[in-house]
Amino acid sequence: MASNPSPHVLIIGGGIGGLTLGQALRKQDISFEVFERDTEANSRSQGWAILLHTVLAQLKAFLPEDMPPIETVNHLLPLDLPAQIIMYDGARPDVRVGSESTPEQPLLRANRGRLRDWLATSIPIRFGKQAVGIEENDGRVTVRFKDGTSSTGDFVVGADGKHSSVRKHLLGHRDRLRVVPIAIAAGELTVSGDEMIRQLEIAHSSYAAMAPAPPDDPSQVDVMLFTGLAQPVTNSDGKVAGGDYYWLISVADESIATERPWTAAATQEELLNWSKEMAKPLSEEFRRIVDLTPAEGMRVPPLILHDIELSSQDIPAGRVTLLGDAAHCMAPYLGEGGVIALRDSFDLAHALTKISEGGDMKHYMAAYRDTMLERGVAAVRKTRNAFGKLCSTACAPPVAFGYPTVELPKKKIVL
Ligand SMILES: Cc1cc2nc3c(=O)[nH]c(=O)nc-3n(C[C@H](O)[C@H](O)[C@H](O)COP(=O)(O)OP(=O)(O)OC[C@H]3O[C@@H](n4cnc5c(N)ncnc54)[C@H](O)[C@@H]3O)c2cc1C
Repeated sequence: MASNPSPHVLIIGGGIGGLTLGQALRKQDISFEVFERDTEANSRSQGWAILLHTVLAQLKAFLPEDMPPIETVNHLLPLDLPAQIIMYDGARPDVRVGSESTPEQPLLRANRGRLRDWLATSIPIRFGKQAVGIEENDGRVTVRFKDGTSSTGDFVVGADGKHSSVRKHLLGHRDRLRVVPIAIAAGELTVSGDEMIRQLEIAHSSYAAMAPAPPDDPSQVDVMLFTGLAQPVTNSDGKVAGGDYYWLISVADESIATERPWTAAATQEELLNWSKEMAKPLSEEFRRIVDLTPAEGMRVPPLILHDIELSSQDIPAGRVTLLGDAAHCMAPYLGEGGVIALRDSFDLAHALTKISEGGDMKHYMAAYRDTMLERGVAAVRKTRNAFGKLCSTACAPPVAFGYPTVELPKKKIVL
């Protein structure tokens, strides 16, 4: 194959997918820039924690050898506990089913801020660059930014999340983002001492407690309370004294799919009261995290979930493409969106490497797009049914987060 002149790749969005692509291109010596709309690395919270499963070996293989060990992003550090994700029937705190990290089936729950810093190793992110327009001319692509500047390259990758400006360029006025009809409230709090031990004994990393609506009572709805440790809190001796926790309560609610959902207008007080009311079918062991949360700990406005299904007609096999949430955002109930964004990045880095070695551009960009969409659309469809299904199978889904679930007896924790 004749070698193409090394392409320059413009990556729009410095989130999980965009930065992973950047690292994979850095390893292949392919020129790229990452443009991020945030004004600086810490201009907003990166969220709490994210579970990475079934992708860790590939992550190590695709990323450059000079990266610090990925274990440094582990949200449990400095606690020496394996990642553990548990699902409960909300009325049965005694039955623990889920997954625990083992050498054969590794799970890494990453603190999101640390993960972004890790993925940004040796990548000079261009902050304050919000893409607002794209033009394609003579085999080159120019991205215009809100600050009036522009950049030109050979490829543009929309890794700019669920409200992607690059997707809007590809779809024009036909954007098909869909609101997921589930009402959510989220709370944050720091717990310490015995409460931290109690929470860790329920699950080291995160747990979901489900209360399915009784089939004979149409006034009731499915409820799921998800609780996670963002990171332990240490005292001046470096000893773990507590933890930053977060929780999300999800309730099936068709009214959310309106232009102005009620949760967007609710006060912190109202969201907390609603959460306490919705958590009532759950055992006290699960409800207490909600009861302990102060009104100031409620996130406003709360999350609105979206999903989208694209087809190969939406993304020409050319110089502008998408990855991650920009192409296939979905609700978080199967914990797949981030893992799939990583897989997209590996596949796109492979396609761009082949093109830089002289491979046919249309062939490799079409192959990437088709694989990425097939995987993404399947996950979006599976996730659509996941909330109701998880609630109705309560604590016993046979597979969760990539691995078969098992019963994991409760163990005593000493801090
Ligand atoms: C509550 C919750 C829990 C989740 N838990 C998990 C989990 O456990 N496991 C899992 O695999 N997935 C999980 N996900 C999904 C996961 O967070 C996403 O799928 C993942 O972040 C997608 O990565 P991305 O890089 O495509 O997009 P993002 O992470 O959204 O990054 C997009 C980046 O683009 C930037 N940007 C946006 N617009 C522009 C623009 N116009 N110009 C320049 N930059 C722009 C944004 O600021 C952002 O930095 C969860 C999601 C939620 C909401």
